[in-house]
Amino acid sequence: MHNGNNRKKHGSVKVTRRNSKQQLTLSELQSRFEDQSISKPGDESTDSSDASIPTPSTSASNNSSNANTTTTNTARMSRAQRKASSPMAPPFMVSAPGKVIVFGEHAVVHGKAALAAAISLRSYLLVTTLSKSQRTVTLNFRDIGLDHTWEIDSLPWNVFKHPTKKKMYYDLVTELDPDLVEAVKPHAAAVSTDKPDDVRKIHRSSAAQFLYLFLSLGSPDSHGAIYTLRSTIPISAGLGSSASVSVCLSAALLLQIRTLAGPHPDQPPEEAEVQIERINRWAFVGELCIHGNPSGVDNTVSAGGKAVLFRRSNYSKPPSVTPLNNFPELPLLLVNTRQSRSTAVEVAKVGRLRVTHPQVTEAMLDAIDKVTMSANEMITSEDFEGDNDELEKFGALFRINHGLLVSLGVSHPRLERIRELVDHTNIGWTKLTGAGGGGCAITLMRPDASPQALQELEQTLAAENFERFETTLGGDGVGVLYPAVLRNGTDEEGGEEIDQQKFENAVGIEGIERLVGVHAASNTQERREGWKFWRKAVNLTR
Ligand SMILES: Nc1ncnc2c1ncn2[C@@H]1O[C@H](COP(=O)(O)OP(=O)(O)OP(=O)(O)O)[C@@H](O)[C@H]1O
Ligand SMILES: C[C@@](O)(CCO)CC(=O)[O-]
Repeated sequence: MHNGNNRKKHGSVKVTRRNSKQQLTLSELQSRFEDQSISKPGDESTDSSDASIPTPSTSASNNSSNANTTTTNTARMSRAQRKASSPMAPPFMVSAPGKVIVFGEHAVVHGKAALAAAISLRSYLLVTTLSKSQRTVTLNFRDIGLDHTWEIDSLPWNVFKHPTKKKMYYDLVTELDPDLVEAVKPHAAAVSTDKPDDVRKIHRSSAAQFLYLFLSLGSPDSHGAIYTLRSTIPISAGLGSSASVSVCLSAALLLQIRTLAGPHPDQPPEEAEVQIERINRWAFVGELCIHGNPSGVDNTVSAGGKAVLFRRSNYSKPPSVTPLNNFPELPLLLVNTRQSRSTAVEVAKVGRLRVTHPQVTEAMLDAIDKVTMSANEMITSEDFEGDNDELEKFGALFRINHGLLVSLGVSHPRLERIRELVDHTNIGWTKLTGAGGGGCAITLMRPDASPQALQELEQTLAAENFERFETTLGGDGVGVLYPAVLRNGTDEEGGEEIDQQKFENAVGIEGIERLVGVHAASNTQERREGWKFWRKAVNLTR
């Protein structure tokens, strides 16, 4: 599955403690990062014209991402000359997980509860800031073949920074501004003009999402940068791929304008929570650009990690999010139909059903809410131990929730096929997860399921072109690797800089994970060398 070349040191840059290029030690860089809290009272602008910029690394300036539209403009030059040169920051990386919705998808869009958990599959965004003379931003979404460069000075800053439109980095934005959407449109339409319509449509919405966030959080003085994304989450499969991309973009842009503190290991959890909330708010805006009508559960789980009970009763207010710290380690089988679909389309189907059959639909959404709340009651009970009887009861909730989703019209024959195969072997209880219409199913496995039956099921699934995923539930949310250097050297040597080209070309989950420093540590958890995460307080009571 993986590209053996990624193992080779050949061509990679070794960062030593006194790298001639950076002239800063790793710990100096780290402490500068840790000092980057500018959440000071009275500091109310998303502008950060004095933000420090990363060094243009050799790999970045040579890279394929065609930063070839650089212009020189006198006004810009004089701005650059006026400013004392700020210390250079190196490339850095942010990462955010996908999720599974265990109960409550679709109902959650209509104010009901959902129970969801982060998974170990993640998106990774490498940010390489360019030198002052390179006045371009490049979006390189490698997995979907989108690679486009805009000139920063050609973007509609006048519309986004107009006093009646301008937003602060801490604002709660619950809907897109139609004027801002209009202003972004022609710039998003410029991408992938040579690609087929269906591909262009996806690229345009990714471009619109990026530009909306970049223009909201950046400023005309923002430094040029290349944003390169790779993900181990299957796209449009119900595992929150779009939310994890939104969280990465939001976190990267907020870090670049220096509005986030940490993350660092001894950061007070309350402070970490504020940073997560800030990232999550803008990630929701990114989701609005892709989905139209998201509940916010996906970006909330992706930003904060672990597992939560989520409900958004009033869209103009923040949702209620209850962390489930003792979420049980459920034996889950995660299977992808390989039938991709759009979340926006599936959500719209339920919206239409609500119009044509209001009472029936409301009753089904209420029933899903009751399923979710029953599941929540079970797993938060002091007495829950996950024994056979309890899992039997919990499993029945999977079955009921799936039945209701079928009735809402969001299943798919391929999902029904998985359920049929699992039911036939009697190894557990299955439901679709995420938006449905294809995508993934989760099966809660009976503890006494026969290993032989499971093996046979896996063979049948493979033969019918289903894909099985190994993942663990309840991991960390958004995290940062700053600088983008693997701590794989001795103290003297520092580590190995993550090479842009290798990152772009890494093959498969293994290839990407090896490159960003993920190591298998035990059956359930992996080690992420050098990565730091914002972590909320742990409430030890159930
Ligand atoms: N690896 C990726 N690279 C670039 N863009 C991505 C990537 N993964 C997801 N996206 C964006 O997210 C869109 C898919 O979002 P969609 O909501 O349909 O699926 P999902 O998030 O995987 O499913 P669900 O919302 O049910 O969890 C893609 O069309 C693309 O715009
Ligand atoms: C279908 C849905 O409930 C979950 C998608 O992962 C949509 C949403 O909550 O935004």
